[in-house]
Amino acid sequence: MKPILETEAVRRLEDLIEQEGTSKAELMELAGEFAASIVEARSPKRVLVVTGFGNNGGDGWVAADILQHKGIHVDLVTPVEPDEIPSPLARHVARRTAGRDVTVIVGPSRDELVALLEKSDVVVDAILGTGFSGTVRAPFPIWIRAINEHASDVVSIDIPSGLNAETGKAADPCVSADATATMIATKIGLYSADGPEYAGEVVCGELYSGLSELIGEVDHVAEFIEASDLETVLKEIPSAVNKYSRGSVLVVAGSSTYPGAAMLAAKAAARAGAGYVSVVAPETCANLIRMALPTVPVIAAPADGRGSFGAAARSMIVELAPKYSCVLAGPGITDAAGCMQVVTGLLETEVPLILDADALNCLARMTIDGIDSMPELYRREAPLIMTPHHKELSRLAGGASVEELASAIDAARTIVWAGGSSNMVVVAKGPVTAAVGVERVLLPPAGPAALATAGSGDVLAGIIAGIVATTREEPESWELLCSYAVAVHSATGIAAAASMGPRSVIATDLIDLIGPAFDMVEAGVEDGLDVVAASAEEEEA
Ligand SMILES: NC(=O)C1=CN([C@@H]2O[C@H](COP(=O)(O)OP(=O)(O)OC[C@H]3O[C@@H](n4cnc5c(N)ncnc54)[C@H](OP(=O)(O)O)[C@@H]3O)[C@@H](O)[C@H]2O)[C@@H](O)CC1
Ligand SMILES: Nc1ncnc2c1ncn2[C@@H]1O[C@H](COP(=O)(O)OP(=O)(O)O)[C@@H](O)[C@H]1O
Ligand SMILES: [K+]
Repeated sequence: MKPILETEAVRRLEDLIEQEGTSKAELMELAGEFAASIVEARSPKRVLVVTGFGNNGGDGWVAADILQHKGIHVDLVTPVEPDEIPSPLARHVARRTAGRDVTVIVGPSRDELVALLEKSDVVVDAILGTGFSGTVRAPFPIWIRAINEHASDVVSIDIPSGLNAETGKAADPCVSADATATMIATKIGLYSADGPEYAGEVVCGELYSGLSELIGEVDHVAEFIEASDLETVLKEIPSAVNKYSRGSVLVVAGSSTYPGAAMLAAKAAARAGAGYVSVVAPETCANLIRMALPTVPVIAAPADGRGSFGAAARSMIVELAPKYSCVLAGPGITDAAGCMQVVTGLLETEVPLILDADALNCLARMTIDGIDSMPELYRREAPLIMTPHHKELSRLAGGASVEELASAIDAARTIVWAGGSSNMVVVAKGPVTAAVGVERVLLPPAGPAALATAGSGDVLAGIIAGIVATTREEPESWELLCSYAVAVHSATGIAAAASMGPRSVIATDLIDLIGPAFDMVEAGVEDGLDVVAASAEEEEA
């Protein structure tokens, strides 16, 4: 796992490194060296380094010097003469570099800058780093716009200039990088909000060899999961199982308005490994679901006048629940009064529970005065997984603003901390999804935007249920188990985009790719596409 830090934690880490004997000046040399290595790997003949006033610029000055030494022609643009740079560390390296072979251009006009940008194979963006906040001040807006319009290949140092390292929100303008060479640890802003769009490929230079010993001493906002972390999460299904003991799921889903959600979730749970999946749905839509899913028994529950669960559904569902390895409730149920009854009833059971979609909206309505107003929720000890998207999460967190990954993590944390149980996970869904538990926050590999399609969340809920059902023993970490499911869902998106085209994916495509997606996760999500391509070739042959 790779830790992701907030700026404050990075600063603290730099202090700790300094206490261990590596000064900030040395760190700047190492940062410049790392940035130079990333640029050199792109084989440029001519490089332009664009620097600002602070230490981010200092990294750029060091990189410029190293690249010039390697025989690459380097031009460097600075807003002021080296002697006038306010940051002492940056001023020192700028004076040194200016005395050597790098061509230094002080405060160029826009046209001069454009001419330099057009001559260069790689542009290094060292204007603003983690010290940036607010709106971009002169002269940098003109510089950044020129870079975005005229540079062919941009490597940003630490963070694209104009991107907020904490929130991932891009200022107007913000450098749009092809790659970001980030220092010491990845910053949350690179994964949140606009971050992924502006940062390009993110590579992290640890700079300090003893980092692994120190990193535990600062708070991690999250940890990025690598393929190897997922290797041992799932056990093989033993041969001596029957369809029930292999793992069973009760899907509490559907309404006359949304019968499809039940179908998607149930089929996904079965494809994700459950041996036996049943659906319990309002009687008004049960037949429809039955016809669509021949392998799934559909139990009809009492309905209200609008085709949602009625008041009498609660006792029936609560009685059924303990017969299954886990229960998934919510897809398409609506937030009618009968559904709220069903959700509170299920919270009182001991069965592992996954609450999705409208089950979460029911919860939000019941916990409007905060999670403490719902004792069933915070007293519950059995496993509880909630899978809200940002809007649902905002409602659950009492209207807190949830717009991007960073605020989603904050909101999800308030919920799991109020609950306090290590069995509780909030899977905060978004372009990057976070599995948030009491102790840690995991970021599984994200899927493509093709996943942003109606019903995609129902498929994820089904995958989680299928995986929970087939995990017979208490998992070592519920966050990691959920992360596995998210990784599989992401892989279905990659595979579906490859076969249907990224614009054309619909949620039903994802379900039939769950099997190959498990293989992709096992093989490492990064090279997963090869696995799918290989199996497609086999089929053709
Ligand atoms: N510390 C270390 O050990 C290491 C640090 N490292 C590197 O240092 C970077 C952090 O450096 P930093 O803290 O100097 O901040 P940085 O991003 O250069 O910006 C500050 C300058 O920008 C200015 N500025 C601010 N807002 C602005 C705005 N809206 N519009 C315009 N200007 C604005 C601000 O001006 P001021 O607000 O002071 O007037 C100040 O002059 C970090 O990202 C990494 O690359 C690595 O070398 C590893 C070791
Ligand atoms: N831009 C995106 N990139 C990658 N994944 C995304 C993106 N937008 C949404 N997703 C994923 O798609 C799924 C959408 O879920 P949700 O909004 O609940 O859909 P629905 O309610 O229609 O089933 C989530 O798993 C989410 O993480
Ligand atoms: K930068």
